[in-house]
Amino acid sequence: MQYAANTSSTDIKYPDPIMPKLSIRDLDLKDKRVLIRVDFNVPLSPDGAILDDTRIRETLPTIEYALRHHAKVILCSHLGRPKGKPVVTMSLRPVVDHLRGLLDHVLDEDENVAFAPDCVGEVATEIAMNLESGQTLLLENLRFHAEEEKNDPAFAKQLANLCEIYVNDAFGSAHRAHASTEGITHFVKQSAAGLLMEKELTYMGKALTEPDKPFVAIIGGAKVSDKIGVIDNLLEKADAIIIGGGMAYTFLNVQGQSTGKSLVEADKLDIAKAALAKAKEKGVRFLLPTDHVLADKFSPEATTTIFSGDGAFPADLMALDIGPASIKLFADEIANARTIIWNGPMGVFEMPAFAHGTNAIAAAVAHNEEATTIVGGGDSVSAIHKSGFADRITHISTGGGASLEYLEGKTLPGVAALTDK
Ligand SMILES: Nc1ncnc2c1ncn2[C@@H]1O[C@H](COP(=O)(O)OP(=O)(O)O)[C@@H](O)[C@H]1O
Ligand SMILES: O=C(OP(=O)(O)O)[C@H](O)COP(=O)(O)O
Ligand SMILES: [Mg+2]
Repeated sequence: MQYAANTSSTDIKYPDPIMPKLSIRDLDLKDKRVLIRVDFNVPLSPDGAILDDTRIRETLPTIEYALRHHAKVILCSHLGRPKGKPVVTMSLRPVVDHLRGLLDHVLDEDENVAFAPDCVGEVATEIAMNLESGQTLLLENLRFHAEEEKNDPAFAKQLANLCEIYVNDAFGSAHRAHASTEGITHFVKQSAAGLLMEKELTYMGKALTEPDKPFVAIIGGAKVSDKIGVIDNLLEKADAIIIGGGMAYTFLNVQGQSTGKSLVEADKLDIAKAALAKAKEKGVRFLLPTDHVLADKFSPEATTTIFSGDGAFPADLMALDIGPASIKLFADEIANARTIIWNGPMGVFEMPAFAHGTNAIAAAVAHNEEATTIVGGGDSVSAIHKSGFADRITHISTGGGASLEYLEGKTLPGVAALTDK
């Protein structure tokens, strides 16, 4: 196996990491089986095509680093939320060819990336044990086993048995205490951070320790129950919080507005109510959409209407994007900010009929040239690329929920579990 001496991404000089954890750079990888937990949870189209490969590309420096240091590389990841059972549309198999293409400059012409159709068990073990130095194996979706999210020790041990060294490069999943991010570290001798993990933590840490003010957080997307709790903590730091996307309707419900068939987390109404009260008490501007693009179905062919005001939405319609008055309201706040963090699209941007709000907010963030701007999250990153404004964002992060929790000052379990230096 020959590697060119001057290939791109591993030559990137990352700043010294701010954390006292072992780095992949501290380890002797030669001839070792190195299991790298990556976050290849990439957005897929309904026919299985990769819509945005940022999360894969961002992991290349770590993979290439390991290959150049003659490791036997084993990659593992989750994709989507298959709830502990194999789901064909959530297989990582389509990622193999894509990854092979991205690694073209470091692999021999006839060299393939191997794939194990189950992340544990006989087949995975056999392929892993027969890897040669410089070869790469990708394991099937970890979440096809319920034990992964339960952080089951026996499952974590099975994963650990595949390797001699464990590296976590999955910043996007570092807020999860799962078998592949936390449990495994109890069964391996050395657990180290990958280069992407280091880069994300270093960047976020520096940018957000003492953010220039006004500090504006924009929260949207669909993982309402996961992320609504973060707002409580953000209210301690932010000067304004902008809520859009699927996150907005739980709040509008609390304010007494019926929102038809829009996404509402009925068991999170109390949290939303408390956040609204805290914002008022602290004088934090809390912006909710004032108008909406309503649809008769969750479909690109839906019939749409703009709805404004605080009256009840027609009961059979759902809000899938923010409307023009909300865009103006949000853009004015964004224009005054000096630090902006954005996680979660403003609407169902994957469908052109509902992408306008997200694109307009992307434009507003991009045009604030005086602000430090951070956009994070698998889908938000896809959206910012689609909008055409990605190159005007200060930092694009592979983590959504992870960056919000890191920003809150929470210890990320996937980082805490790594070996101290
Ligand atoms: N009003 C809405 N109703 C339903 N889903 C929405 C709405 N607005 C945005 N979404 C969806 O939110 C998803 C992204 O949410 P999330 O995973 O939390 O963001 P990220 O990946 O950036 O962290 C997108 O697939 C988008 O279609
Ligand atoms: O996509 C992810 O997070 P994000 O949607 O907050 O960016 C991560 O892969 C974590 O996935 P999870 O929220 O199903 O644990
Ligand atoms: Mg997402």
